[in-house]
Amino acid sequence: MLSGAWRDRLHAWRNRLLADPRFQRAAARLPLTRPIARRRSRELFDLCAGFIYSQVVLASVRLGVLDALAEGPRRPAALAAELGLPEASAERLLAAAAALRLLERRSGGRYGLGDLGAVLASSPGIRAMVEHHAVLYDDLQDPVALLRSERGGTALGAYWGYAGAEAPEALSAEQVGPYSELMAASQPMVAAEVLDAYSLRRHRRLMDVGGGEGAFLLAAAERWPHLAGCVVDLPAVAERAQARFAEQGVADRLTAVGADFFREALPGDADLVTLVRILHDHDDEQALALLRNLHRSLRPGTTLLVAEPMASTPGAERVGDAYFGIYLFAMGRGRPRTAEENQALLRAAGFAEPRLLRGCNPLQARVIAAKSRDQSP
Ligand SMILES: CC(C)=CCC/C(C)=C/CC/C(C)=C/C=C/C(C)=C/C=C/C=C(C)/C=C/C=C(C)/C=C/C=C(C)/C=C/CC(C)(C)O
Ligand SMILES: C[S@@+](CC[C@H](N)C(=O)[O-])C[C@H]1O[C@@H](n2cnc3c(N)ncnc32)[C@H](O)[C@@H]1O
Repeated sequence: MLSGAWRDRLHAWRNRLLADPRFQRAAARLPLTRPIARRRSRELFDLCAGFIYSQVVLASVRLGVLDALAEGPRRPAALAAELGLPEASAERLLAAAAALRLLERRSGGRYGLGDLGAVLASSPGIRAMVEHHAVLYDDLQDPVALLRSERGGTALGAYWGYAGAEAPEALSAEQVGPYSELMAASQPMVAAEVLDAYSLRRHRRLMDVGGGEGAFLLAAAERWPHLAGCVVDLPAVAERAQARFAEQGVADRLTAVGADFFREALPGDADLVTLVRILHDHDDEQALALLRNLHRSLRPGTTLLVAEPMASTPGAERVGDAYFGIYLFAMGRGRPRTAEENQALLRAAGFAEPRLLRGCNPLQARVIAAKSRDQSP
Protein backbone atom coordinates (compact mmCIF):
# COMPACT_ATOMS: atom_id res chain seq x y z
CA MET A 1 0.00 0.00 0.00
CA LEU A 2 1.31 3.47 -0.90
CA SER A 3 1.50 6.01 1.90
CA GLY A 4 -0.49 9.28 1.60
CA ALA A 5 2.64 11.24 0.68
CA TRP A 6 3.57 8.83 -2.11
CA ARG A 7 0.05 8.82 -3.41
CA ASP A 8 0.08 12.64 -3.52
CA ARG A 9 3.36 12.56 -5.52
CA LEU A 10 1.86 10.04 -7.93
CA HIS A 11 -1.26 12.18 -8.41
CA ALA A 12 0.86 15.32 -8.90
CA TRP A 13 2.86 13.51 -11.62
CA ARG A 14 -0.35 12.26 -13.30
CA ASN A 15 -1.90 15.71 -13.24
CA ARG A 16 1.22 17.33 -14.77
CA LEU A 17 1.10 14.76 -17.53
CA LEU A 18 -2.62 15.27 -18.20
CA ALA A 19 -2.18 19.04 -18.30
CA ASP A 20 0.59 18.82 -20.93
CA PRO A 21 -0.83 19.65 -24.42
CA ARG A 22 1.81 17.37 -26.05
CA PHE A 23 0.62 14.44 -23.93
CA GLN A 24 -3.01 15.27 -24.77
CA ARG A 25 -2.22 15.30 -28.52
CA ALA A 26 -0.21 12.07 -28.32
CA ALA A 27 -2.97 10.33 -26.32
CA ALA A 28 -5.56 11.43 -28.89
CA ARG A 29 -3.42 10.03 -31.76
CA LEU A 30 -2.36 6.65 -30.31
CA PRO A 31 -4.93 3.93 -31.10
CA LEU A 32 -4.59 2.41 -27.61
CA THR A 33 -5.23 5.64 -25.68
CA ARG A 34 -7.53 7.36 -28.22
CA PRO A 35 -10.82 5.97 -26.79
CA ILE A 36 -9.83 7.10 -23.29
CA ALA A 37 -8.81 10.56 -24.52
CA ARG A 38 -12.08 10.94 -26.41
CA ARG A 39 -14.14 9.79 -23.45
CA ARG A 40 -12.37 12.19 -21.08
CA SER A 41 -12.77 15.17 -23.40
CA ARG A 42 -16.46 14.33 -23.88
CA GLU A 43 -16.90 14.08 -20.09
CA LEU A 44 -15.25 17.45 -19.55
CA PHE A 45 -17.28 18.99 -22.36
CA ASP A 46 -20.48 17.65 -20.77
CA LEU A 47 -19.55 19.23 -17.44
CA CYS A 48 -19.09 22.58 -19.16
CA ALA A 49 -22.22 22.31 -21.31
CA GLY A 50 -24.58 20.59 -18.88
CA PHE A 51 -26.66 23.73 -18.37
CA ILE A 52 -27.59 23.72 -22.05
CA TYR A 53 -28.55 20.07 -21.96
CA SER A 54 -30.76 20.76 -18.94
CA GLN A 55 -32.51 23.59 -20.77
CA VAL A 56 -33.13 21.36 -23.80
CA VAL A 57 -34.77 18.89 -21.41
CA LEU A 58 -36.82 21.71 -19.85
CA ALA A 59 -37.97 23.03 -23.23
CA SER A 60 -38.92 19.51 -24.36
CA VAL A 61 -40.96 18.93 -21.20
CA ARG A 62 -42.56 22.38 -21.12
CA LEU A 63 -43.49 22.46 -24.79
CA GLY A 64 -44.99 18.97 -24.65
CA VAL A 65 -42.54 17.47 -27.21
CA LEU A 66 -42.38 14.19 -25.33
CA ASP A 67 -46.17 13.91 -24.94
CA ALA A 68 -46.65 14.62 -28.63
CA LEU A 69 -44.09 12.00 -29.69
CA ALA A 70 -45.34 9.41 -27.19
CA GLU A 71 -48.21 8.98 -29.66
CA GLY A 72 -45.81 8.16 -32.52
CA PRO A 73 -43.02 9.66 -34.66
CA ARG A 74 -43.61 13.03 -36.35
CA ARG A 75 -41.88 15.42 -38.75
CA PRO A 76 -40.62 18.77 -37.39
CA ALA A 77 -42.93 20.70 -39.71
CA ALA A 78 -45.95 18.80 -38.40
CA LEU A 79 -44.89 19.34 -34.79
CA ALA A 80 -43.93 23.03 -35.06
CA ALA A 81 -47.49 24.39 -35.14
CA GLU A 82 -48.56 22.18 -32.23
CA LEU A 83 -45.58 23.34 -30.13
CA GLY A 84 -46.19 26.98 -31.07
CA LEU A 85 -42.68 27.28 -32.54
CA PRO A 86 -41.34 28.51 -35.88
CA GLU A 87 -40.36 25.47 -37.97
CA ALA A 88 -36.64 26.30 -37.78
CA SER A 89 -36.79 26.44 -33.97
CA ALA A 90 -38.64 23.13 -33.79
CA GLU A 91 -35.97 21.57 -36.03
CA ARG A 92 -33.19 22.94 -33.80
CA LEU A 93 -34.83 21.68 -30.60
CA LEU A 94 -35.61 18.23 -32.03
CA ALA A 95 -32.04 17.78 -33.30
CA ALA A 96 -30.66 18.81 -29.88
CA ALA A 97 -33.05 16.48 -28.06
CA ALA A 98 -32.06 13.63 -30.40
CA ALA A 99 -28.38 14.22 -29.65
CA LEU A 100 -29.24 13.84 -25.95
CA ARG A 101 -31.17 10.61 -26.62
CA LEU A 102 -34.42 12.13 -25.52
CA LEU A 103 -35.51 11.61 -29.12
CA GLU A 104 -34.37 9.48 -32.04
CA ARG A 105 -34.21 10.23 -35.72
CA ARG A 106 -36.53 7.93 -37.62
CA SER A 107 -37.09 7.32 -41.37
CA GLY A 108 -38.46 10.06 -43.62
CA GLY A 109 -37.08 12.94 -41.50
CA ARG A 110 -39.34 12.04 -38.56
CA TYR A 111 -38.46 12.06 -34.85
CA GLY A 112 -39.68 9.58 -32.24
CA LEU A 113 -39.01 9.11 -28.53
CA GLY A 114 -35.46 7.99 -27.70
CA ASP A 115 -34.61 5.61 -24.87
CA LEU A 116 -34.11 8.36 -22.27
CA GLY A 117 -37.12 10.28 -23.58
CA ALA A 118 -39.31 7.19 -23.18
CA VAL A 119 -38.45 7.03 -19.46
CA LEU A 120 -38.88 10.80 -19.01
CA ALA A 121 -42.22 10.80 -20.86
CA SER A 122 -43.49 8.05 -18.56
CA SER A 123 -42.43 9.70 -15.29
CA PRO A 124 -44.47 12.61 -13.90
CA GLY A 125 -41.98 12.69 -10.99
CA ILE A 126 -38.91 13.39 -13.11
CA ARG A 127 -40.84 15.92 -15.19
CA ALA A 128 -41.98 17.73 -12.04
CA MET A 129 -38.33 17.91 -10.94
CA VAL A 130 -37.24 19.28 -14.32
CA GLU A 131 -39.82 22.09 -13.95
CA HIS A 132 -38.90 22.64 -10.30
CA HIS A 133 -35.25 23.24 -11.16
CA ALA A 134 -36.25 26.67 -12.50
CA VAL A 135 -36.34 27.83 -8.85
CA LEU A 136 -32.77 26.68 -8.28
CA TYR A 137 -31.52 28.16 -11.55
CA ASP A 138 -32.04 31.66 -10.16
CA ASP A 139 -30.01 30.88 -7.04
CA LEU A 140 -27.22 29.31 -9.10
CA GLN A 141 -26.94 32.28 -11.45
CA ASP A 142 -23.86 33.33 -9.46
CA PRO A 143 -22.57 30.19 -7.75
CA VAL A 144 -19.59 31.97 -6.21
CA ALA A 145 -21.85 34.52 -4.54
CA LEU A 146 -24.04 31.68 -3.32
CA LEU A 147 -21.08 29.82 -1.83
CA ARG A 148 -19.73 32.99 -0.20
CA SER A 149 -23.08 34.03 1.24
CA GLU A 150 -24.49 33.27 4.66
CA ARG A 151 -26.74 30.32 4.00
CA GLY A 152 -30.41 31.18 3.55
CA GLY A 153 -32.30 33.95 1.80
CA THR A 154 -32.49 32.05 -1.51
CA ALA A 155 -35.51 31.37 -3.70
CA LEU A 156 -35.08 27.67 -2.91
CA GLY A 157 -35.04 28.38 0.84
CA ALA A 158 -38.32 30.28 0.49
CA TYR A 159 -39.81 27.43 -1.56
CA TRP A 160 -39.13 24.95 1.28
CA GLY A 161 -40.95 27.07 3.86
CA TYR A 162 -39.90 24.92 6.84
CA ALA A 163 -36.19 25.46 6.12
CA GLY A 164 -35.17 28.14 8.59
CA ALA A 165 -38.73 28.85 9.78
CA GLU A 166 -39.01 29.98 13.40
CA ALA A 167 -42.41 28.31 13.74
CA PRO A 168 -42.76 25.67 11.02
CA GLU A 169 -46.00 24.41 12.57
CA ALA A 170 -47.57 27.77 11.63
CA LEU A 171 -46.90 27.38 7.87
CA SER A 172 -50.06 27.97 5.86
CA ALA A 173 -51.71 25.76 3.24
CA GLU A 174 -50.34 28.11 0.53
CA GLN A 175 -46.79 27.82 1.87
CA VAL A 176 -46.72 24.02 1.99
CA GLY A 177 -48.78 23.31 -1.14
CA PRO A 178 -46.13 23.56 -3.90
CA TYR A 179 -43.46 21.51 -2.11
CA SER A 180 -45.96 18.90 -0.93
CA GLU A 181 -47.19 18.42 -4.50
CA LEU A 182 -43.62 18.12 -5.79
CA MET A 183 -42.75 15.55 -3.14
CA ALA A 184 -45.89 13.53 -3.87
CA ALA A 185 -45.16 13.56 -7.62
CA SER A 186 -41.60 12.32 -7.13
CA GLN A 187 -42.39 9.86 -4.34
CA PRO A 188 -43.29 6.80 -6.48
CA MET A 189 -39.65 6.47 -7.64
CA VAL A 190 -38.43 6.63 -4.04
CA ALA A 191 -41.14 4.39 -2.62
CA ALA A 192 -40.36 1.66 -5.17
CA GLU A 193 -36.72 1.67 -4.09
CA VAL A 194 -37.52 1.58 -0.34
CA LEU A 195 -40.25 -1.06 -0.60
CA ASP A 196 -38.02 -3.25 -2.79
CA ALA A 197 -35.18 -2.96 -0.27
CA TYR A 198 -37.23 -3.84 2.83
CA SER A 199 -40.19 -6.19 3.21
CA LEU A 200 -43.10 -4.95 5.32
CA ARG A 201 -44.64 -8.42 5.55
CA ARG A 202 -44.22 -8.79 9.31
CA HIS A 203 -45.13 -5.21 10.23
CA ARG A 204 -48.63 -4.14 11.23
CA ARG A 205 -48.46 -0.39 11.69
CA LEU A 206 -46.29 2.12 9.85
CA MET A 207 -45.67 5.70 10.94
CA ASP A 208 -44.15 7.84 8.18
CA VAL A 209 -42.56 10.81 9.92
CA GLY A 210 -42.40 13.90 7.70
CA GLY A 211 -44.52 11.81 5.33
CA GLY A 212 -45.85 14.78 3.34
CA GLU A 213 -49.27 14.27 1.83
CA GLY A 214 -49.06 10.51 2.32
CA ALA A 215 -47.73 9.28 -1.02
CA PHE A 216 -45.20 6.91 0.58
CA LEU A 217 -47.74 5.54 3.07
CA LEU A 218 -50.23 4.99 0.26
CA ALA A 219 -47.62 3.14 -1.81
CA ALA A 220 -46.70 0.96 1.19
CA ALA A 221 -50.36 0.23 1.98
CA GLU A 222 -51.03 -0.66 -1.64
CA ARG A 223 -48.10 -3.11 -1.71
CA TRP A 224 -48.99 -4.54 1.74
CA PRO A 225 -52.81 -4.52 2.12
CA HIS A 226 -52.67 -5.77 5.73
CA LEU A 227 -50.85 -2.59 6.80
CA ALA A 228 -52.37 0.33 8.76
CA GLY A 229 -50.52 3.53 9.44
CA CYS A 230 -50.21 7.24 9.94
CA VAL A 231 -48.34 10.19 8.53
CA VAL A 232 -46.86 12.77 10.88
CA ASP A 233 -46.16 16.14 9.30
CA LEU A 234 -46.72 19.84 9.89
CA PRO A 235 -50.43 20.61 10.46
CA ALA A 236 -51.05 22.15 7.02
CA VAL A 237 -49.38 19.18 5.31
CA ALA A 238 -51.16 16.61 7.49
CA GLU A 239 -54.45 18.16 6.36
CA ARG A 240 -53.47 17.47 2.76
CA ALA A 241 -52.65 13.86 3.66
CA GLN A 242 -55.95 13.41 5.50
CA ALA A 243 -57.84 14.75 2.48
CA ARG A 244 -55.93 12.39 0.17
CA PHE A 245 -56.67 9.34 2.33
CA ALA A 246 -60.38 10.27 2.40
CA GLU A 247 -60.40 10.80 -1.38
CA GLN A 248 -58.85 7.36 -1.92
CA GLY A 249 -61.26 5.68 0.49
CA VAL A 250 -58.55 4.48 2.90
CA ALA A 251 -59.17 6.87 5.81
CA ASP A 252 -60.15 3.92 8.03
CA ARG A 253 -56.61 2.44 7.61
CA LEU A 254 -54.45 5.52 7.12
CA THR A 255 -54.55 8.69 9.19
CA ALA A 256 -52.54 11.90 9.50
CA VAL A 257 -51.28 13.70 12.58
CA GLY A 258 -50.19 17.35 12.55
CA ALA A 259 -47.12 17.82 14.76
CA ASP A 260 -43.68 19.39 14.91
CA PHE A 261 -41.36 16.38 14.79
CA PHE A 262 -38.63 18.19 16.72
CA ARG A 263 -40.68 19.14 19.72
CA GLU A 264 -43.88 17.15 20.07
CA ALA A 265 -44.43 13.60 21.28
CA LEU A 266 -45.18 11.35 18.31
CA PRO A 267 -47.62 8.42 18.30
CA GLY A 268 -45.81 5.45 19.81
CA ASP A 269 -47.95 2.58 18.54
CA ALA A 270 -46.14 1.83 15.26
CA ASP A 271 -43.86 -1.18 14.82
CA LEU A 272 -42.20 0.43 11.80
CA VAL A 273 -41.22 4.06 11.42
CA THR A 274 -39.89 5.69 8.26
CA LEU A 275 -37.96 8.89 7.64
CA VAL A 276 -37.98 9.34 3.89
CA ARG A 277 -35.98 12.30 2.51
CA ILE A 278 -36.02 13.94 5.95
CA LEU A 279 -32.67 13.78 7.76
CA HIS A 280 -30.63 15.40 4.97
CA ASP A 281 -32.85 18.51 5.20
CA HIS A 282 -31.34 19.30 8.60
CA ASP A 283 -27.95 20.20 10.03
CA ASP A 284 -26.44 17.64 12.39
CA GLU A 285 -27.75 19.18 15.60
CA GLN A 286 -31.35 19.29 14.36
CA ALA A 287 -31.14 15.84 12.77
CA LEU A 288 -29.97 14.45 16.10
CA ALA A 289 -32.71 16.33 17.99
CA LEU A 290 -35.31 14.85 15.64
CA LEU A 291 -33.96 11.32 16.04
CA ARG A 292 -33.81 11.67 19.83
CA ASN A 293 -37.38 13.00 19.98
CA LEU A 294 -38.49 10.12 17.79
CA HIS A 295 -36.61 7.56 19.86
CA ARG A 296 -38.28 8.84 23.06
CA SER A 297 -41.71 8.15 21.53
CA LEU A 298 -41.05 4.60 20.34
CA ARG A 299 -41.43 1.24 22.03
CA PRO A 300 -38.17 -0.73 22.30
CA GLY A 301 -37.60 -2.93 19.26
CA THR A 302 -39.44 -0.67 16.80
CA THR A 303 -37.78 -0.71 13.40
CA LEU A 304 -36.73 2.60 11.88
CA LEU A 305 -35.94 3.03 8.19
CA VAL A 306 -33.98 6.07 7.05
CA ALA A 307 -34.24 6.49 3.29
CA GLU A 308 -32.64 9.27 1.28
CA PRO A 309 -29.90 9.86 -1.28
CA MET A 310 -26.55 9.65 0.48
CA ALA A 311 -23.09 11.13 -0.05
CA SER A 312 -20.17 9.04 -1.37
CA THR A 313 -22.49 6.37 -2.75
CA PRO A 314 -20.49 4.24 -5.18
CA GLY A 315 -21.73 4.97 -8.69
CA ALA A 316 -23.99 7.81 -7.52
CA GLU A 317 -21.43 10.32 -6.23
CA ARG A 318 -22.76 12.97 -8.59
CA VAL A 319 -26.24 12.61 -7.15
CA GLY A 320 -25.28 12.64 -3.46
CA ASP A 321 -22.27 14.94 -3.37
CA ALA A 322 -22.80 17.25 -6.35
CA TYR A 323 -26.59 17.49 -6.87
CA PHE A 324 -27.88 17.20 -3.30
CA GLY A 325 -24.76 18.82 -1.83
CA ILE A 326 -25.38 22.02 -3.80
CA TYR A 327 -29.17 21.71 -3.67
CA LEU A 328 -29.22 21.58 0.14
CA PHE A 329 -26.60 24.32 0.37
CA ALA A 330 -28.87 26.60 -1.67
CA MET A 331 -31.85 25.54 0.43
CA GLY A 332 -30.03 26.97 3.43
CA ARG A 333 -29.79 23.97 5.72
CA GLY A 334 -28.97 20.28 5.77
CA ARG A 335 -26.41 18.22 3.88
CA PRO A 336 -26.20 14.82 2.23
CA ARG A 337 -24.55 12.41 4.69
CA THR A 338 -22.66 9.26 3.97
CA ALA A 339 -24.26 5.99 5.05
CA GLU A 340 -21.66 5.81 7.83
CA GLU A 341 -22.53 9.32 9.05
CA ASN A 342 -26.22 8.47 9.13
CA GLN A 343 -25.46 5.27 11.03
CA ALA A 344 -23.41 7.25 13.57
CA LEU A 345 -26.28 9.74 14.04
CA LEU A 346 -28.69 6.88 14.62
CA ARG A 347 -26.42 5.33 17.25
CA ALA A 348 -25.96 8.70 18.96
CA ALA A 349 -29.75 9.06 19.20
CA GLY A 350 -30.09 5.63 20.85
CA PHE A 351 -30.94 3.39 17.88
CA ALA A 352 -29.18 0.03 17.68
CA GLU A 353 -27.83 -2.19 14.90
CA PRO A 354 -28.06 0.34 12.03
CA ARG A 355 -27.39 -1.51 8.81
CA LEU A 356 -27.34 -0.37 5.20
CA LEU A 357 -29.78 -2.42 3.11
CA ARG A 358 -28.99 -3.67 -0.36
CA GLY A 359 -30.92 -1.63 -2.93
CA CYS A 360 -31.50 -1.67 -6.67
CA ASN A 361 -30.77 1.94 -7.57
CA PRO A 362 -29.15 4.24 -4.98
CA LEU A 363 -29.87 7.32 -7.11
CA GLN A 364 -33.28 7.88 -5.51
CA ALA A 365 -32.46 6.65 -2.02
CA ARG A 366 -30.33 4.34 0.07
CA VAL A 367 -32.01 2.69 3.01
CA ILE A 368 -30.69 2.15 6.54
CA ALA A 369 -32.62 -0.01 9.03
CA ALA A 370 -32.15 0.29 12.81
CA LYS A 371 -33.99 -0.63 16.02
CA SER A 372 -35.09 1.50 18.95
CA ARG A 373 -33.57 0.41 22.25
CA ASP A 374 -34.94 -0.14 25.70
CA GLN A 375 -34.67 3.26 27.42
CA SER A 376 -35.36 2.17 30.98
CA PRO A 377 -32.44 2.97 33.29
C1 LIG B 1 -33.78 -3.53 -25.63
C2 LIG B 1 -34.21 -2.80 -24.45
C3 LIG B 1 -35.58 -2.20 -24.48
C4 LIG B 1 -33.47 -2.60 -23.35
C5 LIG B 1 -32.23 -3.26 -23.04
C6 LIG B 1 -31.34 -2.48 -22.11
C7 LIG B 1 -31.96 -2.20 -20.77
C8 LIG B 1 -32.22 -3.31 -19.81
C9 LIG B 1 -32.21 -0.93 -20.45
C10 LIG B 1 -32.87 -0.48 -19.17
C11 LIG B 1 -33.64 0.76 -19.44
C12 LIG B 1 -34.33 1.28 -18.20
C13 LIG B 1 -35.37 0.46 -17.57
C14 LIG B 1 -34.00 2.50 -17.75
C15 LIG B 1 -34.58 3.12 -16.61
C16 LIG B 1 -34.20 4.35 -16.28
C17 LIG B 1 -34.74 5.06 -15.15
C18 LIG B 1 -35.75 4.45 -14.28
C19 LIG B 1 -34.29 6.33 -14.95
C20 LIG B 1 -34.66 7.14 -13.85
C21 LIG B 1 -34.19 8.40 -13.74
C22 LIG B 1 -34.51 9.18 -12.62
C23 LIG B 1 -34.21 10.53 -12.49
C24 LIG B 1 -33.56 11.30 -13.56
C25 LIG B 1 -34.57 11.14 -11.25
C26 LIG B 1 -34.34 12.43 -10.93
C27 LIG B 1 -34.68 12.86 -9.61
C28 LIG B 1 -34.45 14.11 -9.09
C29 LIG B 1 -33.86 15.20 -9.89
C30 LIG B 1 -34.84 14.29 -7.71
C31 LIG B 1 -34.73 15.43 -7.04
C32 LIG B 1 -35.18 15.43 -5.67
C33 LIG B 1 -35.25 16.54 -4.87
C34 LIG B 1 -34.90 17.89 -5.35
C35 LIG B 1 -35.68 16.34 -3.51
C36 LIG B 1 -35.80 17.30 -2.62
C37 LIG B 1 -36.14 16.95 -1.20
C38 LIG B 1 -35.23 17.63 -0.18
C39 LIG B 1 -35.63 19.07 0.03
C40 LIG B 1 -33.76 17.55 -0.56
O1 LIG B 1 -35.44 16.92 1.03
C1 LIG C 1 -38.42 16.81 1.76
S1 LIG C 1 -40.00 16.61 2.36
C2 LIG C 1 -40.18 14.86 2.32
C3 LIG C 1 -41.61 14.42 2.25
C4 LIG C 1 -41.80 12.91 2.11
N1 LIG C 1 -41.21 12.18 3.19
C5 LIG C 1 -41.26 12.47 0.78
O1 LIG C 1 -40.17 11.86 0.74
O2 LIG C 1 -41.92 12.69 -0.24
C6 LIG C 1 -39.82 16.96 4.08
C7 LIG C 1 -41.12 16.88 4.87
O3 LIG C 1 -40.82 17.15 6.25
C8 LIG C 1 -41.86 17.95 6.76
N2 LIG C 1 -41.36 18.73 7.91
C9 LIG C 1 -40.38 19.67 7.90
N3 LIG C 1 -40.19 20.17 9.14
C10 LIG C 1 -41.06 19.52 9.95
C11 LIG C 1 -41.33 19.58 11.35
N4 LIG C 1 -40.65 20.42 12.16
N5 LIG C 1 -42.28 18.75 11.86
C12 LIG C 1 -42.97 17.90 11.04
N6 LIG C 1 -42.75 17.79 9.71
C13 LIG C 1 -41.81 18.59 9.17
C14 LIG C 1 -42.23 18.85 5.61
O4 LIG C 1 -43.49 19.46 5.78
C15 LIG C 1 -42.16 17.88 4.43
O5 LIG C 1 -43.38 17.25 4.21
